[in-house]
Amino acid sequence: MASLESAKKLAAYKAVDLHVQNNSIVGVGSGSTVVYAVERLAERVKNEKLNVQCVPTSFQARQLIIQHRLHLTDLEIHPRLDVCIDGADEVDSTLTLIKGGGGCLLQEKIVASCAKELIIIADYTKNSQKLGEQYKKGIPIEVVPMAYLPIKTQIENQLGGTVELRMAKAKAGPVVTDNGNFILDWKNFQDYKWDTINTKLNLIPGVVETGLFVNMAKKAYFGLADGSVKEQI
Ligand SMILES: O=C[C@H](O)[C@H](O)[C@H](O)COP(=O)(O)O
Repeated sequence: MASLESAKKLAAYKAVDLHVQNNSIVGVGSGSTVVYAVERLAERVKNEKLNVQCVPTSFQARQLIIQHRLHLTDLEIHPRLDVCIDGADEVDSTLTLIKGGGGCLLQEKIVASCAKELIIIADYTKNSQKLGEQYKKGIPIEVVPMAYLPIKTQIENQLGGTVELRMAKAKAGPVVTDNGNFILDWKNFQDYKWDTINTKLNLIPGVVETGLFVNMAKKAYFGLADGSVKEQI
């Protein structure tokens, strides 16, 4: 297995081993690292006969839960979760996150906000001092389709940087999220006070949610190239 993949797996397995117990209600994040977390969760449920209920944060997460024959639930049945385990595109020194590189951020933020703890799993390339240091694809912002252009203009004029409508790869036109919205990627931004910027962005009419997760993550596990796992709180 390539070192990046084994780093993801190490972080995911450690988080599931340390943060899931019998009777846990677990939020299942999205992305390539979470695949390993679900794999480990399924293994533990089978071997240890655990009773675990899983709340998905995306269509992909829902499919993973079903494929691994885990118990699928939702926020209507379980509005309070014990833990949410999710990946991230970048994590800074204060545990502020960029999420949404894979187009999933709205449901992730909702589910994480219902969990007692949000635990982040990632490989070593996601571990930064400041946002934008390593992740160059920008901060994802989910927007109502009809408003994408005025939102883009407003962000560029008021905050600087460049904002791009994310285009699909195997479809003509833009990426459409699980919620039927578009994604804007805000690039070349400066080093901001992210709490303030997140609030500012959320106040623009048509912005549904941002991929900035501020004061949400409790802990991050980074799989390293040498086979160890770094913990950040
Ligand atoms: O939109 C995707 C989610 O926010 C993912 O959690 C994030 O992009 C990290 O994904 P990966 O584990 O594939 O790097």
